[in-house]
Amino acid sequence: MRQGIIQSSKMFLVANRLEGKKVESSIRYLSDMEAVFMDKVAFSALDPQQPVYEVDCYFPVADNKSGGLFFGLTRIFPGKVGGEFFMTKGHFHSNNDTAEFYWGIKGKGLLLFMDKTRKVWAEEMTEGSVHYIPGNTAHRVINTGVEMLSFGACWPSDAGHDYGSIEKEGFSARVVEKDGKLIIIEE
Ligand SMILES: O=P(O)(O)OC[C@H]1O[C@](O)(CO)[C@@H](O)[C@@H]1O
Ligand SMILES: [Fe+2]
Repeated sequence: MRQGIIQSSKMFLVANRLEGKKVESSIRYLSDMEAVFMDKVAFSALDPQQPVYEVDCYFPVADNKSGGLFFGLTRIFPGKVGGEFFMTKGHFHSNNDTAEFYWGIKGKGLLLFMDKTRKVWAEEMTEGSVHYIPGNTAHRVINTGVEMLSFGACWPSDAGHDYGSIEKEGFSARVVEKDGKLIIIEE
């Protein structure tokens, strides 16, 4: 696996143990996330090659196989587009009623949930926080801090990712900083 992206010591301890395993690493850049952010003018002033988050996934079984689990480590860079914090794309699971665990490793953020009726709620993500994401619930993580936000994830190998509806309709709430304060704008 790529060592370059693992900088926080706690992430490194976990990532080190992934060495030699079937790990896939990926980076999402601003250019991959144009539809996600609200302020298109602020977006166009930023470097499209700016990384927003990096993911290392450990796939011990084949994708879609039932009964297995996948494991992911994600690091979201600190940053904003206009007032809106860097975040993950967010998704539902294709196999709708499959659940997932997220847990905070380092940094500070918010985990945003949205159910199929577009009702949203959030949990604070901090070092050591544990989050259960029920089935039929979209999930997105937002880095509200000034350092890298690292978190772990574990989900069923047959869950799949459904990015489509979030790409099209977004979440019904956005997390922004205004006058130095964090606010949640519900749409
Ligand atoms: O898939 P997204 O929404 O880009 O978010 C990234 C994180 O979520 C996962 O897809 C797991 O839900 C992992 O790959 C990673 O931890
Ligand atoms: Fe997920």
